[in-house]
Amino acid sequence: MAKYEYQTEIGQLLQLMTHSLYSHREIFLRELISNANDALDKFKYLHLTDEKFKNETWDPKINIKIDKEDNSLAVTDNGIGMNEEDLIHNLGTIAKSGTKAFLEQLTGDAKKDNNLIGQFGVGFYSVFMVAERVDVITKKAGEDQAWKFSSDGTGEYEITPVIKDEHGTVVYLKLKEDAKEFLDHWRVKEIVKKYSDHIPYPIFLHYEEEENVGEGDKVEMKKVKKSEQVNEAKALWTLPKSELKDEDYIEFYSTLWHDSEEPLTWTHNQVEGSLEYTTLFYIPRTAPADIFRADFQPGVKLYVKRVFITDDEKELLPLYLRFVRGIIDSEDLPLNVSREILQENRILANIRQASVKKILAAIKKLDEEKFDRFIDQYNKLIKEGIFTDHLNKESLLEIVRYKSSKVEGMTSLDYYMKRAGEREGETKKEFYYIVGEDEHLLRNSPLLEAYRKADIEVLIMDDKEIDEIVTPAIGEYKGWKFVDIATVDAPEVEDKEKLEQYGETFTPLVEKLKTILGEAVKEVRLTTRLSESPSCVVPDSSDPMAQMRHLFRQMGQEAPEIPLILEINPEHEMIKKLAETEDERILEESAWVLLDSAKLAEGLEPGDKVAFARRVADLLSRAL
Ligand SMILES: Nc1ncnc2c1ncn2[C@@H]1O[C@H](COP(=O)(O)OP(=O)(O)OP(=O)(O)O)[C@@H](O)[C@H]1O
Repeated sequence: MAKYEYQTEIGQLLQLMTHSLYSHREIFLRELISNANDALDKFKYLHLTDEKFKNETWDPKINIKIDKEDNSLAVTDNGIGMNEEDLIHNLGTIAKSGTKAFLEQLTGDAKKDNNLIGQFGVGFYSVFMVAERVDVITKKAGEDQAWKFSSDGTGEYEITPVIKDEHGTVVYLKLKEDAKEFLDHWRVKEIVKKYSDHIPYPIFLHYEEEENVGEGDKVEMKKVKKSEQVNEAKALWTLPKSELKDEDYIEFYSTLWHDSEEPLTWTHNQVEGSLEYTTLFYIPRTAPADIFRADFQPGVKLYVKRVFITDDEKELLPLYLRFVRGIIDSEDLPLNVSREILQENRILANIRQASVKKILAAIKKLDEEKFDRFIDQYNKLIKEGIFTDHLNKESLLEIVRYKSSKVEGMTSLDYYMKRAGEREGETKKEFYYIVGEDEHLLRNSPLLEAYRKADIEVLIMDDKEIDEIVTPAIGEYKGWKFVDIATVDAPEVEDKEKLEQYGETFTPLVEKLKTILGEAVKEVRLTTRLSESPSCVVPDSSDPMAQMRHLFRQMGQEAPEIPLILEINPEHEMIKKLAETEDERILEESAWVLLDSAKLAEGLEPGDKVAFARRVADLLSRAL
């Protein structure tokens, strides 16, 4: 016998499992059945492709045995099984990104963490919600030695060599005092039906029931052994759509992807013709927690003629759709398809292309509440798609949503166009946008003032990291161009005549500011685009580096600083007074304050923060 310690993080997880109250602890059975299903899938593949196993008579099934006297429940499969190393790796350490992400989100607040358990489904460890001890007796297909893994859910577990005839796994649970409901065969049957009716293997329930046996005077109560198959055992995706109800789809989803929330939507397609395949895709209500981790777990399972091939291929769908859960079952691929073949396979490429179209169509069909939820969870990924999936760019641009200076919440590009079209006068076919990190700063940016004045809508893009790269790369949507308002003059609102008039009075001030600020600015000029602010800074769009910045970002490099142009508002009190002042000191301090406060309003850092604060204090005390 060998004793092992659980990886520290698992200790934390077990602690949570054993000591909190669970509203949905029945999911432990769903998790065990799901694991048994996967183990059967894996062996089925070997049985069909590997000479060693081809001749074995194999009758795949899952057995659930209730033993009231022993206070135990056992879930058995004759699948692939595990050896000692697998046990340590699979049950003693955390390898899965999903579980890692789960642990990262734990708060220590029992109530919140409980909800998380429901959302994630933490696999095997969920047994400790109902069991005081767990034995996993298992033998790997093709090996001679069987093993027993035992744990009471505290810091340690044991692994012992044992004897077992058939390959596969028995998970034996000694139930806790308060978990006796799972000895009731009605209850167990109900749970299996609820979650696992449509997994492709038969699930048998074995239990004892007291029955009247005999006749007349000799009738007596006796315990009778009963066995019955409790699920349909037909792979859901192979059934005709007309036979399936919403509940069937939801039940199947919750077992295979361990999600207690109902999916937002699904799309089931049975394709016949030159290529034959079935796809079933789900969009989870909540984005999988590992979605932005490099080691995310893909959510699509590939089958060939109902035989499971892999659930570890990240590119069955384009990467930006990595939140989609589902099944692709092809009639045309060979069973022994290797990873390399998968990646270059023409059949799969065709399926993939058609699948993306189906998924995007399903998204567009969501009702308002669900669509809002979709955007809340996945807008970023849709933007990723706009950048990477040129074939479907138009469709993705229909889906993507942005904040806007004109409307509450989010807007589609189509609505932006509609509103712009309704405005008086001629409208250029342009989407104006402003990019930055902070919505509040963006909404109050001096750059927006001119557009507000001219009643032009500006999209507020506060997902800087991604918007800054993706938006300039879009090019056009339905003939409309994207224009970053920080890189253009605001021609519609720049009043040339007025500017000329102001020129006479303010040119000396502009010259003085230039001299004071020197290298810190590329230029100082007058503008009529502002209304409330005295100044703003804009990048010099004629500078070739300004164009290059996006490229730098796309390559993941820090973009070089581009010189800024300081624009001043001749209609603002401060500028008017500065044009008249003779006081060199005030002029000097004001020049820097105009530049630094304009930078702040754009979310940039002033050159010298201490000096900035001192200058502001100095100017204020003179004004008092
Ligand atoms: N009945 C079983 N037969 C063979 N291997 C199993 C069995 N149960 C569990 N395992 C192994 O243990 C691993 C961990 O199981 P666990 O339920 O914790 O997570 P999972 O099923 O991989 O992930 P998830 O629950 O997120 O789908 C499985 O991936 C599998 O390799």
